[in-house]
Amino acid sequence: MNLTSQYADFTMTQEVFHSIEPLLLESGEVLPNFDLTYTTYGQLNKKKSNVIWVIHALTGDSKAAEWWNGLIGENKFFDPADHFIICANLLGSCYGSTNPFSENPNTNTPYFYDFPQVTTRDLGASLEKLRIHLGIEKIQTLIGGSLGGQVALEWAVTLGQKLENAVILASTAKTSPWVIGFNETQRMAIESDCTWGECHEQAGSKGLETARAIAMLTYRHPADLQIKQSEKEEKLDGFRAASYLRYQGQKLAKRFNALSYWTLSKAMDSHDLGRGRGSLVSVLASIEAKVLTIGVDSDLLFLPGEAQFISQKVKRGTYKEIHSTAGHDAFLIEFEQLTYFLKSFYLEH
Ligand SMILES: CC(=O)SCCNC(=O)CCNC(=O)[C@H](O)C(C)(C)COP(=O)(O)OP(=O)(O)OC[C@H]1O[C@@H](n2cnc3c(N)ncnc32)[C@H](O)[C@@H]1OP(=O)(O)O
Ligand SMILES: N[C@@H](CCO)C(=O)O
Repeated sequence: MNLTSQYADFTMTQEVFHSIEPLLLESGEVLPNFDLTYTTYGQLNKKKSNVIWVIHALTGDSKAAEWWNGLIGENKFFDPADHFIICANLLGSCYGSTNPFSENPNTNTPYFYDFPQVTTRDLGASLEKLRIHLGIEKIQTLIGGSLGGQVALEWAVTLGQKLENAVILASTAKTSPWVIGFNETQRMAIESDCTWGECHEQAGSKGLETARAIAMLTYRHPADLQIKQSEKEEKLDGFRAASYLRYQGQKLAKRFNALSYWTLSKAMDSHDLGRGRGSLVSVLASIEAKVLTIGVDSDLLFLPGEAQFISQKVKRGTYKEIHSTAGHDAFLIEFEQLTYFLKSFYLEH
């Protein structure tokens, strides 16, 4: 389907890839078939050498030129006039790809709570099937942040020489107990919603609001709230920080659901590039692509040292750091620094 982006003057397409081949998951379970909704911007050049593959974070969607509009678009670093940019909604997410509300072909009813556990490796494997379907032989750059960076790393391991450059932002090669702990508190909030366990899209919705409020505190830095949510007058109650977090919770619960959140947060927890492959260090060293990792100095969730570790252990790694008070989400916000890092990386290599 051809569409016109509401943000810029270039055409985009949105399609659904229906895989009729089963996907064997790391858990041993099988998805008999699956859909991935994907969006493309620009066109593949004659040499098929201009593919930029973007992977979204936890609650993102395939319309990368909207949520990353400072990096993708007309006259932006990744310009559809020069690049063929593709982003697929991750399996498990609720923006058009197979997820817990999709029909289970074995029962002809929605999966709901029986949706199988998916890992970042499984998510990479589903993207690989889409790559083959599209006949893309080489990816010039694979880029993703946070959960998207984890999936990109997994996929980079198996892509081998089909991948030239990987850009991994605010992410890690193995999820830390710290991140798993935060994710668990968010799932506990979902579980405490008395509608959790019911079979409809609003199930766990109030719990999801609390989960997002907790998560926001990990996506921001105290300095960010100090700047944006300080009180202008003395008061006893009704603080701006409180209404900000409640608002953010409600905003997410209106556009996402608790089952997809549960599924993808579990995928994040089990992320471990080294699992079953010897060691983390040896698997990082096996990545053929040039790797730019970008950390955020104020990231309290995925610590900058974790991104630095990746760049030190891959064969051809570069590390850059965003300076920001925004915290983890700086990778979705600090476009000027990101553009500068990307420009220098491609000039140097
Ligand atoms: C279909 C879809 O929409 S998919 C969307 C794709 N989304 C993604 O890919 C997820 C990635 N994006 C994000 O995580 C975020 O959008 C970010 C990090 C880029 C930016 O975060 P934001 O929430 O926009 O910024 P910030 O933390 O400053 O919050 C601003 C919002 O809080 C509101 N707000 C600020 N202070 C307060 C307060 N004290 N009380 C209540 N509300 C407040 C603002 O009015 C604003 O509301 P709006 O989003 O409705 O305009
Ligand atoms: N703010 C991001 C999660 C942090 O990586 C999202 O909502 O996708």
